[in-house]
Amino acid sequence: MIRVENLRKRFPGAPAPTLDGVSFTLETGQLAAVLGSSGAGKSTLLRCIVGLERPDSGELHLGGQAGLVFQSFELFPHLTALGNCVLAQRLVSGRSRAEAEERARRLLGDLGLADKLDAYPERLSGGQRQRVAIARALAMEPAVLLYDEPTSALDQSLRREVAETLRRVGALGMTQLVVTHDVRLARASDVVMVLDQGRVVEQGPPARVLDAPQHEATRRLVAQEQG
Ligand SMILES: Nc1ncnc2c1ncn2[C@@H]1O[C@H](COP(=O)(O)OP(=O)(O)OP(=O)(O)O)[C@@H](O)[C@H]1O
Repeated sequence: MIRVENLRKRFPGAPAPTLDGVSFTLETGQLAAVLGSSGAGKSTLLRCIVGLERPDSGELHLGGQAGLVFQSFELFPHLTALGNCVLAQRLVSGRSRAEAEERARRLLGDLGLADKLDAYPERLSGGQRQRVAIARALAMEPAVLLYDEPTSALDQSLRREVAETLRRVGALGMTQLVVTHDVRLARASDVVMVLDQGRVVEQGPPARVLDAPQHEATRRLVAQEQG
């Protein structure tokens, strides 16, 4: 379980806070989507959770580190799928090669890449590269996995695959928070949060939030999806 309490962040010189008292709780294994218009504070929220940004106040109860899957995946081109998943474990966690490889093989297999262990990134599809990046993040055993716009680097046909991948990762017991503009991805989540001007203005199951929005910000996002 992760708990975020009353996070506040105001950048120097900014006319208003970017995070204005954000609180929420995610149960272990839950997949949460954060929606919100541009500038709502979504990336800042992720950056605070992962420790790239320091909140002015508030509390984070993660029970471990947060892992971040970058939009552009950031795989090393000269390493295979397996090599990409082994390197950080060796460098950061100090695992033996055998242990790191064993874990990497298992996670890549869990994500449907058992036959791609020796493939270099240039030989993988966008969706496969993303799954390697996710396996690499999972290998570090984060308490929560965060994604910043995971569908925006992928073309339309691969976007559906992302929801499927995130569901798989959730089934492994990983808690996940995904920032997205993609309302369809939000529909595949367990819970949707809508951020507006640094506040969570709406939160609940996707069907409730997206089909019966109670806040103007949500209505705008849903209308954009349909338009
Ligand atoms: N390092 C910074 N210094 C000053 N202002 C910042 C900084 N980072 C973000 N902001 C401001 O905070 C606000 C929210 O930014 P943030 O990137 O969190 O929004 P977002 O919801 O992720 O938007 P988008 O969907 O466009 O990525 C913006 O007005 C932005 O200009």
